[in-house]
Amino acid sequence: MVEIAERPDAVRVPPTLPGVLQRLAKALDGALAIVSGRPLADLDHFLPVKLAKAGEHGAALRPDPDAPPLRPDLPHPPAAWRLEADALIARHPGAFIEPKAHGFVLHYRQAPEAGEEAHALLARLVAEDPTGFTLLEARMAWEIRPRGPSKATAVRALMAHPPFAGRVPLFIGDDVTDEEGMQACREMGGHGWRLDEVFGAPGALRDWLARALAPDQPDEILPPLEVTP
Ligand SMILES: O=P(O)(O)OC[C@H]1O[C@H](O[C@H]2O[C@H](CO)[C@@H](O)[C@H](O)[C@H]2O)[C@H](O)[C@@H](O)[C@@H]1O
Repeated sequence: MVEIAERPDAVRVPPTLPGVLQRLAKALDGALAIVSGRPLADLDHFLPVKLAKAGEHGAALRPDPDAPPLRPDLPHPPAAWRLEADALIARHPGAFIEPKAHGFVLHYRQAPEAGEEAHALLARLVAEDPTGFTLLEARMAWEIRPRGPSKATAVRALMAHPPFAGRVPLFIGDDVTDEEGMQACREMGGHGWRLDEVFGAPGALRDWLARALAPDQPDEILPPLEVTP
């Protein structure tokens, strides 16, 4: 819903967006969720609204905004892995680590030359414990995360309970990891929309969300569903 920034903490959330999401959630009887790779604390910081949220690619799930998050029992990567990643970023000014509860992201957006080395290193580390961890390609970043949870498991968990149960799910995303959430929705009879194909840019998605709140909006405001397989 927001434009890419140089760093995760530098994204700019338009001031009207949280209110739009809150009102949309109300109009949907609460059946609106943010499903993200970011930690829940980040999501709460950037979107301080009472919505169902899933963070860290499904490793933290909070279907009820007023309840504590559900966290499956997951392993932590060995401390030595982080030390090796720290050594890599020290050789590439601009690269940095984003820690997560059960893994970490090595960002190289500001040090593009580090991408290949980061991939090789994190792939080697994950190969030491392939049943516990997996390597995730992100935008100008590589992430080590625990095997098991994903945006698909998050969506399936949300859809098992009210207010989501019995509805037709729609997942809108723009990242490699969003494909898992989109696919899960399609398998449940719903839809997965790629931001670039349906809206083009985050601003167009935000406009669409805001327009959906207008009580007299006809159904034609919805993008055509045939864009998705
Ligand atoms: O699942 P999402 O909500 O789409 O989050 C995916 C990852 O987003 C963040 O990284 C990406 O966005 C940054 C800010 O625009 C950008 O600097 C970075 O290059 C991108 O990879 C976040 O840092 C990750 O933890 C999320 O997994």
